[in-house]
Parts: sequence; C-alpha cells; structure tokens
Amino acid sequence: MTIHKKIPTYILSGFLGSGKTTVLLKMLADFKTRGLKPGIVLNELGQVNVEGHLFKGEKMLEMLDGCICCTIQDDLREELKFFLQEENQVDVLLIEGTGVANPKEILEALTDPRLHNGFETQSVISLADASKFLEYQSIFSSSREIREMLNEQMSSTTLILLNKMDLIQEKNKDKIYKKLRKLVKGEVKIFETVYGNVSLDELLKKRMSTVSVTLGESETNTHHHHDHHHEHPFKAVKIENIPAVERIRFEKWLKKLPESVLRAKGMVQLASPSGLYQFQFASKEVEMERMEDQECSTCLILIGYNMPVDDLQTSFQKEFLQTLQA
Ligand SMILES: Nc1nc2c(ncn2[C@@H]2O[C@H](COP(=O)(O)OP(=O)(O)OP(=O)(O)O)[C@@H](O)[C@H]2O)c(=O)[nH]1
Repeated sequence: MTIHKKIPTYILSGFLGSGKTTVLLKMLADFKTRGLKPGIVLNELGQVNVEGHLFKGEKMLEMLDGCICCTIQDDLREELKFFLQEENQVDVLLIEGTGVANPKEILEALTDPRLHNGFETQSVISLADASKFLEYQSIFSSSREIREMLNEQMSSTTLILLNKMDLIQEKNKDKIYKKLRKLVKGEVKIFETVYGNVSLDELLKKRMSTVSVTLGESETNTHHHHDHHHEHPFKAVKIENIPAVERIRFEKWLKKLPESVLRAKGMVQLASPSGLYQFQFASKEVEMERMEDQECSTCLILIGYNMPVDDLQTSFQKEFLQTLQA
C-alpha cells in the first residue's frame, strides 16, 4: 500500500433529518469547482441508500444497514483502506454518519494506528435541527436515549450548523442557544443556517488538530454503550413494492405518523402527478422530487425510536393497499 500525503477528511454528524446530506452535496459541488476529487463514505440505517443516485459517478462507499456507532466500526476501518489504495486516491474525504452515529466513533476509526497516516481530520461538522431542538431536549416530549445521542453528537464536534432556522419561532431562539451552549464547548462556533447555507471557507476550515483528539475521556462518553450485543433502539423499517399512491394522501399519512417515527424517506410511484418520486420526511415536512431515473424500485424507509413496527405496517396496508383493491 503506497501512502501519499494524508487525505483531508471531514465528518458530518447530526441527528436524523437535520440536514447532513444537504451540506454534503454543497461541499461536493464546491470541491468539483475547485478541481478536487472527493471521496464519500455514507452510512445508512436501513438496507438501501435511497439517496445513492445523488452521488452518481463519485467515489463512494456505502455502509448499509448499520450504524457506525455500534456495529460497524471495524467495517469502517476496512472501507477507509479503500481510499489508501493507489487506484482509489482522492483529494478530500467526506464521511457522513447515520443520524444516530456518534462522531467520536468515526474519529476513533480514523485515528486507528493503521490508518492515521492516511487521513487528517479537518473538522467534525454537526448539524442540529433548530426546529426540533427544544422538543428533542425536553424530558417531556423525548426519550433519554434521544437526548443522550444528541448530547454526544454535540459534545464531540468542532463546528455546529444550527439548521432549519426557517422553521423556528423567533421567540424560541434564546432557549435553543441556552441549551445548546450547555452542550458544546465554548470555543465551538455555531452558525445559523437554512438548508445548510454557510460560507464554504467556514465549512472547510481546519478546526481540529490530531493531537487534541481525546477519546473515551469525556463525561458523555461514559454513558455510551460499547456493548455491541445490545438491541439498538433506533431502528429502520423498510416497506417494499409499494403500489402507486396519491400524493396528498401519502403526505397526510406521513404527517400523521406517531412521534416515534423520527424520519422517513424512500421512492414512491405517484398516481397523480404520475411518476417515480424521491421523498423526504423530516421535521414534519415532506419534500418530493421527481427522479431522473424512472426505473428504480419503490420503497419506504421509516427510521425511529421504539417504533410500533406492526402498527405501522398495518396502517400502511390499510391506507394504501386495501383502498387499491376496493
Ligand atoms: N425547511 C428546511 N428544510 C431543510 C433544511 N435543510 C434540509 N432540509 C430538508 O430536510 C430534509 C432532510 O435533509 P437531509 O439533508 O437529507 O438530512 P440528513 O441529516 O442527511 O438526514 P438522515 O438521512 O436522516 O441522516 C430534506 O427534505 C431537506 O431538503 C432547512 O434549513 N430548512
């Protein structure tokens, strides 16, 4: 294995639906205009990466059906070796964790003695969904695991993008900052963003020196379960072979999903306007985009915390399968 200069590496972290992919795409576009060849490591909960088509033609590795935080750290190490091979050289590497990954675990893999000569972590960029922030932090409307996960993500970051500012009420801003400041270290910069819009110079700034990465010592880390046999409470459920659905009806169904469903995405065939669409459901909002490739197969992925899986399947069947036969 020939090792050239270290590959500058960025970690994108943030809870489900906070805007990681949105920022990743912006960074990619920027690298291209600068003539840099980027590599991407994507890690998805659920067995298919419904956003794969966004990265066509890129040097991309997907780690599906897992979560870097607790099952596939070893796999990540193996995958990283890919970028150290002569024929797979890239100028810069972006690693996007699942919405429930702990960036510390990604850092740990990057600082593995066998790898750290190959990669130089520049920054851990964390996205926080401003519109959900208070709800997720509240002991009344959220669970301990969600709060712990978010706190871990926020405490091991070098830059925070407080995203989805277009969806918050001005009066909540102070409350959000108060809570956020308690979670992040004083020197960590916070930028308010809408669709992750922030100056690329700020995004790309080197904010981390390898020496200062201390693992396993912070207070929050002690809570982190390293028991790889535990049942992960965050789960992804996939429903395949979905028949054509009515857009309005489908959106209504998504918006009425129980609070335990934190995120949904996938590909659906719409009956009207007809065609294959990619959809995103996050922060109670639905976005749909017609797919260029109309040949993909349909699927619906629901990601959540302690989701009532059977009820969700029944509800989907009732709403979309039975009406078809009626
Ligand atoms: N209103 C609003 N929507 C946003 C903003 N940023 C991203 N979104 C939308 O939120 C949804 C989720 O964004 P993604 O970038 O896919 O989020 P992610 O963090 O990669 O999500 P996961 O796949 O769950 O990890 C998409 O529909 C985005 O278009 C924002 O600032 N405001």
